[in-house]
Amino acid sequence: MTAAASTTEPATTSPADALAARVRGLRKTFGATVAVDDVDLDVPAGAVLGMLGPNGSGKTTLIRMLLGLTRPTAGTVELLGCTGADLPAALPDVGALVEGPGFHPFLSGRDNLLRCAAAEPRLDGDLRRPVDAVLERVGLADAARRRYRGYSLGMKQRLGLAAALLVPRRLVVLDEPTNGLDPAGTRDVRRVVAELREAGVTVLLSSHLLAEVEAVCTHVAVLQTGTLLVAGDLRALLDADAGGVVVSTPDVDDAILALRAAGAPAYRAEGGVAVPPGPLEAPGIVAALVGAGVAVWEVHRRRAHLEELFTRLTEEDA
Ligand SMILES: Nc1ncnc2c1ncn2[C@@H]1O[C@H](COP(=O)(O)OP(=O)(O)OP(=O)(O)O)[C@@H](O)[C@H]1O
Repeated sequence: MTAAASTTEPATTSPADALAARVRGLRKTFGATVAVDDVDLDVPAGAVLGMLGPNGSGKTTLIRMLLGLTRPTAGTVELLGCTGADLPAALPDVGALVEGPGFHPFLSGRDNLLRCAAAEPRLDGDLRRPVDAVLERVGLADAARRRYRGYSLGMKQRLGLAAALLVPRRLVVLDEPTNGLDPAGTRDVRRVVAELREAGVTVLLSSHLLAEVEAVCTHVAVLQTGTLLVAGDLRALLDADAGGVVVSTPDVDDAILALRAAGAPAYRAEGGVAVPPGPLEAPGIVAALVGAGVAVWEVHRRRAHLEELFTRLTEEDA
């Protein structure tokens, strides 16, 4: 997949402190099911915001309301400064990959994209150039002339991504973009998101791949049964969750026993034994371990990971 510079440029540059999207009091019910419950969310311009949440937590419904594909039961949506009846005016600047009416099964991927290109108000003249460039960019050039009907799930995802990136956008919304993609496809999506971020394009993506979100996102929002549990700058959230130390040792069980005997609530963690902030600082921890005859290979400050934060947030709330 090669980068096509012309398709990474944002159509308009937003002031640094502007919001690409803003929702207030957003709610959606389907009969007795509350899919999204009174959500307030800001998506800063230039952010890459990862929307996380267990199955059925309301991510897709929120995204569909943001894009005007589903009408909210209550609340307001502002997209690139447009709201209410003006919302459609923002849509040419918004690229989206969402589940929905698919592509024409009997046309090739390329012909499907040519139809999309014909409907783009900002494209005219020879549509084959932007279509071929974006097919290359999403790694679909080789399969471009095959019928959509025969595409694998991953190829369909790549074509959806291509449609979202067909023209320069200010906001790109991707609902589970790596769904069905192989590891190479996942890396391609990561690269496309990084290109968009470098070009100043705001990206909102939903995903279950926490490591991917941690790698590419600047911000996160965590939903649980329709409620927004937390939203904000990813690094700040992780820093606030960090603390304590991790001890690398071959004697994990003995280390846990020794630390607990010394009053520190130690537990098994990746890389050894984690000791949360508490009565013992690093020197006390090392002294307790050495005193108990436990080998200490390394002691370092514990850095929080999104997976840990997500698990704790969603399990605490469940
Ligand atoms: N059209 C619909 N009719 C009835 N219920 C719906 C509809 N769309 C969504 N729901 C319900 O709303 C809730 C939120 O669903 P949604 O698809 O937004 O969650 P999600 O977080 O995107 O889930 P997943 O991670 O599984 O894709 C679920 O309980 C779902 O069953």
